[in-house]
Amino acid sequence: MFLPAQPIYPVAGIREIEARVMPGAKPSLMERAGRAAAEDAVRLLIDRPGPILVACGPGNNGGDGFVLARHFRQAGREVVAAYADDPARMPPDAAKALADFRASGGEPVSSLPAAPAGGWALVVDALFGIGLTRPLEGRHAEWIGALNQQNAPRFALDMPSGLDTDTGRVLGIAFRATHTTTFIALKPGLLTLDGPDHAGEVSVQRLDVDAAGWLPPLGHAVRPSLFRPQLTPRARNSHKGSYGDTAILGGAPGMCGAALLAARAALWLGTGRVYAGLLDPRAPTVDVSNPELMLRPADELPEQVSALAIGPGLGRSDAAAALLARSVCLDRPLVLDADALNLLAADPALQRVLAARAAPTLLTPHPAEAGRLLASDTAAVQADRVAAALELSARLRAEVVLKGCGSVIACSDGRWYINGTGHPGMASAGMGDVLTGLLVALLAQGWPAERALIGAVHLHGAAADRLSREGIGPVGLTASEVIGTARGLLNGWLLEAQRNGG
Ligand SMILES: NC(=O)C1=CN([C@@H]2O[C@H](COP(=O)(O)OP(=O)(O)OC[C@H]3O[C@@H](n4cnc5c(N)ncnc54)[C@H](OP(=O)(O)O)[C@@H]3O)[C@@H](O)[C@H]2O)[C@@H](O)CC1
Ligand SMILES: [K+]
Repeated sequence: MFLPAQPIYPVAGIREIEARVMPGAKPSLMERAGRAAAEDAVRLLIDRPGPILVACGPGNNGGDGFVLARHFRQAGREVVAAYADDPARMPPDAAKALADFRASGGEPVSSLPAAPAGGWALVVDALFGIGLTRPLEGRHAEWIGALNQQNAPRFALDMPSGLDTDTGRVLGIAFRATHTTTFIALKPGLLTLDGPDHAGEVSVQRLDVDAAGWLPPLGHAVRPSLFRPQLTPRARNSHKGSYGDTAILGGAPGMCGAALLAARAALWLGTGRVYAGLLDPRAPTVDVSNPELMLRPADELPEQVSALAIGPGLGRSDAAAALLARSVCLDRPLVLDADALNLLAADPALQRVLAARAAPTLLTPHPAEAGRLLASDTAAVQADRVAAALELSARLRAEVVLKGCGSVIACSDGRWYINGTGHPGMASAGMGDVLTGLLVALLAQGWPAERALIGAVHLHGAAADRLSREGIGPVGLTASEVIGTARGLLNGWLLEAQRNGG
């Protein structure tokens, strides 16, 4: 159950690893890649008779396609390989793969054929992999447009063509795969921004390459094993003080719900005592559905809490700014969300104070908030989400989650993670407030900052995923509903950890 987190490498890392494979090693990496992809593809071909279409491009990705095509030919399948680039410019391994395909009796066609009467059994994209350097246009773009129209499983080799390997941006147009087999290791572009919509189900074929042994990865795909050390049973001899006090600060007029959602999430995730400090002078003094919460005016909170979160429904008033300035000076783990991030973006002096804090700081921006903090904009952040999160983390000496499809977690020591749980049903009001509450709950219970951030982000998405499997979402999923399911999942992981050795 607690599988190790998978490494992620950008193109430069993959190239470095590739360069360490012994020259002349047999079988070649391309042979291994084409064969491994063919093995994955067999699963997609169960009960699907008919020909396989393999679209091959100008580089080594195309070579992988010819190896796969050859394997299927040799297995007796009808294969149509389409290839219209200049063979004289093919890299040597790919040229050999083409020659071997021909030697097996195959001959590529130079235009993309129309689908046969019964449709293709499988459509394989071997046009471009990690060597894509610019937006696709002309014939390549037309081919991808046509491949995307095919009513068959669509299988990408290494990367869906047109998807930028490092960022997940679509360069012009991109293949929409139902399945992707990627080689050696995961790449960021498969996991964030437009990656998940284009890669479909991703399988990693390591090709007998010990990537992490050769190049220790800075990036990982999130798995519960990353926070497994925190999944320890509670001591029987404990009391509510053992599980921390937390305060959520926010709740400006008209925005109390945001602070209450965060506070409820903190309570339901096991914090000993939860205070909500509300700026609205007419805020309720009790949350009738969660009377365990202690609601106070924002400036009347105990300062000696175990962890603090500021931002849900905070607004940008002078009172909000003063509250933020005070919170930043407290020597406690501190989560900044929503308008706390916007106020911080507008205050360079406060940024300097924040960066000098001794206690951990955790930031939970969405791309627009991250853009403001970096004095750039949403588009610049989305153009390279990993780089933006890392820059923010380094500048403010904070652990950062850049929210969105494939949330990126960046740590101040340069390591980063991409989370794979969650779905578009989470694009709804209050979802971020709940994440803040889950996060501050884990901090209050003593989780170190990095694990708390990874754990909260993963849990948040996993709870939404579970609800959506039960028909609660994606459409109409509410933030409140995520809270109870997150509690159930965390308790499930705790039990699982105990069953697997305490
Ligand atoms: N790394 C490994 O360990 C392994 C790698 N393997 C495989 O090799 C793949 C990488 O191969 P690769 O380097 O040849 O790059 P690839 O993606 O085929 O494309 C390069 C070609 O595309 C061209 N080109 C680029 N952009 C373009 C555009 N927009 N429009 C038009 N053309 C464009 C570019 O031309 P140029 O930029 O020079 O004009 C060049 O000709 C990798 O993804 C994996 O599948 C496996 O075999 C084994 C393990
Ligand atoms: K491809």
